[in-house]
Amino acid sequence: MSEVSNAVETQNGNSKEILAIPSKFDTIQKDASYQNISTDVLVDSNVFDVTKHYIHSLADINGKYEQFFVYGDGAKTRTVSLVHFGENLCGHLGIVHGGCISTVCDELFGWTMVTGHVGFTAYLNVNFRKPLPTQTSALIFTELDRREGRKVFMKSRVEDDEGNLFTEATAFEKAFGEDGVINVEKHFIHSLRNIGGKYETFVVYGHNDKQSTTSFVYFGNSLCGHEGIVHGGCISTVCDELFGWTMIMDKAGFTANLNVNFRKPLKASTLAVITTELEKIEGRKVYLKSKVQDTEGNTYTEATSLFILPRPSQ
Ligand SMILES: CCCCCCCCCCCC(=O)SCCNC(=O)CCNC(=O)[C@H](O)C(C)(C)COP(=O)(O)OP(=O)(O)OC[C@H]1O[C@@H](n2cnc3c(N)ncnc32)[C@H](O)[C@@H]1OP(=O)(O)O
Repeated sequence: MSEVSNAVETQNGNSKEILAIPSKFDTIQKDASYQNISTDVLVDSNVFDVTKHYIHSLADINGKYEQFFVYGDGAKTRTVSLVHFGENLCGHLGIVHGGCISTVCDELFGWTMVTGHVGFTAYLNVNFRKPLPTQTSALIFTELDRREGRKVFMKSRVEDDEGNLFTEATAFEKAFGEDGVINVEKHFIHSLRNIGGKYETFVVYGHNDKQSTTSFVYFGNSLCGHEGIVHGGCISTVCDELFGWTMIMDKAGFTANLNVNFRKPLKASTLAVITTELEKIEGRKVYLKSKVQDTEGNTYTEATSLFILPRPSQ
């Protein structure tokens, strides 16, 4: 970390805290080929409403996205961002929820697009290489990979200031069950339930076979990316979470890979019916799949996931 002079003030509880800026990010701030686009993109847009946007509407909530700075390069092909994942973004206690990381990746793919074009995420593939501890100021490097017609392929890496790689994503879960490993107050999804306009309904039914779930989720109008459309990261979060619930009925594990296909924009006013199913187990590898539908059976999102069971010695 660099000196405190390269620091920002953040809200933590009722007190303000000074967080040092990672040195790599400091370099980007001074690099003339990058511009700070943290405020412009959404504010200047008539497509987005910051007060209803999934990420931005969480920014003022203590312990959540405490910093969210985005620098875009002049060629509009890459962004470098600083996101401080606060203590209230957990899945497993002290570890940032995979859905939350996916959300940030999806969001920043969007920002990288927005510097050139506006688009919808069709596909998101996230590989969680190492658990990301909360209270990390993460650096997210997003870049345009290639274009094929209307398809824009992008990739990103989530690192810390020392260059440790935590997550890799492209666009297009250790043992628990012990007390204290999940803390509802700090859990990404659960801690969102008391906030008006977020996850207005979140009801999960687990099948007796302990291999499948059916859930009813009403996202409400404050979890949007594009206005009136549920944020892809938010859908990914719910899928990751419900894969976790499916696992927890019988087993424990960490998400290693989350693969989400967004088939149709999901309107915020839709009551989503989300099914998850354990597909197969190969050694420590547990494969799951999920569908997000409406009550009429129209499919909006299909997701698959790989969970890794703890090593037998763990
Ligand atoms: C009421 C309250 C309810 C509450 C319910 C709460 C639910 C919370 C749900 C949230 C779930 C999350 O978001 S969890 C948070 C996000 N995820 C993470 O932070 C995990 C970060 N990653 C890791 O810690 C690690 O990479 C692991 C644990 C995933 C794997 O490490 P490992 O244990 O050392 O295993 P490793 O040998 O690497 O891999 C085992 C096998 O899996 C394969 N493998 C590993 N990663 C991948 C990958 N991304 N894609 C393909 N394959 C992979 C390897 O090739 C190998 O195959 P082979 O050679 O054996 O064939």
